[in-house]
Amino acid sequence: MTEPLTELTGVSVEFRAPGSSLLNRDRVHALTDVDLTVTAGETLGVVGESGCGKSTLVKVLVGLQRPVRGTVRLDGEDIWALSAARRRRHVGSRIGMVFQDPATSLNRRLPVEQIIVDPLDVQRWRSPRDRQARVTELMDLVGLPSSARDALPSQMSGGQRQRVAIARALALEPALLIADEPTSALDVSVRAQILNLLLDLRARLGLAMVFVSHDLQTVRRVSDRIVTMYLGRVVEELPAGSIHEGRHPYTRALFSAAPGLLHPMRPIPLSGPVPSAVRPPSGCPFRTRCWRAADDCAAEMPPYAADGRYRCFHPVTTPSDLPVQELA
Ligand SMILES: Nc1ncnc2c1ncn2[C@@H]1O[C@H](COP(=O)(O)OP(=O)(O)OP(=O)(O)O)[C@@H](O)[C@H]1O
Repeated sequence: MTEPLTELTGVSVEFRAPGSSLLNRDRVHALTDVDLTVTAGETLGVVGESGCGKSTLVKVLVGLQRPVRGTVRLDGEDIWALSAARRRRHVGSRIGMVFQDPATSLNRRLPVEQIIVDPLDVQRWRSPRDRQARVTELMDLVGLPSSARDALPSQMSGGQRQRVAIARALALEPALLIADEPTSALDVSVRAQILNLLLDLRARLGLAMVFVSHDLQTVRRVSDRIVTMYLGRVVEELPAGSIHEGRHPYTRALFSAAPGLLHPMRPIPLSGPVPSAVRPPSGCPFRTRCWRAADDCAAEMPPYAADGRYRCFHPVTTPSDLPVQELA
């Protein structure tokens, strides 16, 4: 088996809940017992409703958030066993990050050239002359004209700014690119261009990608594997081409609402709100909204099943397990 590029084992992240005090030590359970691997060259899609822990997961992957439990390995190395300086260097040289909104993720006082050269300067990559040549190469790679070198982000369009962010993320030739909602802050007219650029770069550079998005149709299109998250837990992991066969009821419900899928499903209505991450339900966190839930779901979080990467005691195995009829 290929050695994973990055591997999370039993990772949990908790935050102090808003309004908590010494007497009331409430915690937000942002991630609970997450196992995840990304191998070289593959694209992993991460989906789930707002607040399920996607951004926290990204912060854990890039070493910006320390888990309260569990390990985070990059190239087999436990990144939290490294000094802060070594962790930054190791993660910085292996993982590039593209954020949702280039208007806020780029330093607006710096010209494009400075923004792109910054990671190279920080890691003292080769000589200053080589760094300048690398900036030229990167701008070319992402389709920025050389005349943009001295421009400030505010003088550019959203799409051009995102190209700058992608160039910067690729500066150190990372093995993994993490894209957190990379097109959702952009005009609809340029979204496809930026997505196609990412896919083209992924193929040309042999990158692995973690692709986080609310846009389920796009996630399905770009990913090899998809993980479904619910209230801080990974509840299922499956090949992107099989999301219509998800075993976990939440995966089915989530994708049943997505338009334009190859296998259209009838929307599965879910009852009630997402519970609080401060007091998540015992056992399976989805049980309070799940039509398949039974008493055993409250007792413990189901382990991964024997016949697939899902955590559910009452999976969807036949059409009659769905609350609505499947479309023919
Ligand atoms: N710094 C923090 N302090 C307290 N709670 C936090 C903090 N950061 C995130 N949370 C909480 O942790 C949970 C997971 O948040 P996270 O931002 O990772 O979710 P998300 O899936 O990325 O949401 P969205 O899709 O809306 O960005 C949420 O309940 C959120 O309110």
